Amino acid sequence: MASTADKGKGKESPRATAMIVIGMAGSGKTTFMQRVNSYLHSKNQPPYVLNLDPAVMHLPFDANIDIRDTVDYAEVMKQYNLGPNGGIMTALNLFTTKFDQVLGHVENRAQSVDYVLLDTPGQIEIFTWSASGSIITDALASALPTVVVYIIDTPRTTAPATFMSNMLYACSILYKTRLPFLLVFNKTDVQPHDFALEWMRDFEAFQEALLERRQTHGEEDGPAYMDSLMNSMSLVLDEFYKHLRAVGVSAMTGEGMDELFDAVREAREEYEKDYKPELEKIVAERERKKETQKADSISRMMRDMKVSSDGKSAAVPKSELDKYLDPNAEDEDEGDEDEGEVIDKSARTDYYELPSRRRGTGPGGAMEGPDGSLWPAP
Ligand SMILES: Nc1nc2c(ncn2[C@@H]2O[C@H](COP(=O)(O)OP(=O)(O)OP(=O)(O)O)[C@@H](O)[C@H]2O)c(=O)[nH]1
Repeated sequence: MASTADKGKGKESPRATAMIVIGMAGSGKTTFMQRVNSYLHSKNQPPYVLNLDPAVMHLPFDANIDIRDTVDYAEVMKQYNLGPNGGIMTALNLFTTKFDQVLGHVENRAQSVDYVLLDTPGQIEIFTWSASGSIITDALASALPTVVVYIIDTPRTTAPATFMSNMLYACSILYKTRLPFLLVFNKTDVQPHDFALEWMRDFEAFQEALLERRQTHGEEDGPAYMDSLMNSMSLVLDEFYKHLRAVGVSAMTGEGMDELFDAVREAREEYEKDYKPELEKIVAERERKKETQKADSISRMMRDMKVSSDGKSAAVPKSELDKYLDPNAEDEDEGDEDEGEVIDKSARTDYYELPSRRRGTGPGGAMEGPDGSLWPAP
């Protein structure tokens, strides 16, 4: 028989890949979602779309599940006397309490679509640093291959200091979610992203750019002492860049979409190779702990049962008890309809009638019932 820890091991992932789209306000997240959606439609691969931004006024694409249909953001702000950010956070928290239903819908579709897209609130930290954001991400990632897609506004990232802040933010999300991560340099129609790729490949190129920027822009990007910090950070981030995939796209023109989906496919492979086994280990560990706890409570129960009302040992052989406690144990009584079931002991009148423990047959005579009274009543 397969042990509980083996359950689910090697289970094939569903066909769909989930893409959680995250990005700073104005990075072009909504335009990107719209572009990806129309690109996939043009490839006859319509995605399953979820909108998790309760405050969005206009969604230029159809969402299969929309947080706004479940939670009224304006009403939440009014009822709880909250500002816009508090309102979004509370709306997301309320929605998270229903996420098992959402996941049910997603799982139902996960074999018939190739992609599940998740649009997140523009106030990025509400999703990335809230408990509900983690719950949603973890739940999704345990149900299907999941990739985090981080959108960057390329024209606004050309200053080394801004680039560094963006990368540090991306790094923090990567380490928080531990999911395959994809950097998407958006708006390449305005600013190609080669400079960013070069800085990621070669930290000396970044340090030179930093020096040059200081000479041309003085203290515009911050005080000079920041440079040595950024120089050191570029060395630290060098390791982080090795774990990243980066692509350039223009959500506006559609340029770079093929490369984007190549990278998503690679990220899915990474999920299968690195993330899924890790996830299975966590699930197995949880199961193992449950087993240990069960074994622990059984042994505690056995210890309790050993002492009868007059304090003497009832001396029930463990093998005798195991027969009744392990639902998988062979049952000599073929007509037992409770086999394999969890027994509600309080509902069974025959539970204490173990052969050697019938009243008067064990060394202790009568024995204790579940409520501490003697059973059967003397
Ligand atoms: N040139 C160019 N502009 C873009 C591109 N993608 C988005 N934009 C523009 O960038 C601005 C912000 O785009 P949105 O899609 O609203 O960005 P967002 O991240 O959803 O912004 P919030 O709704 O504030 O979270 C808009 O004016 C878009 O037209 C692009 O690839 N190229």
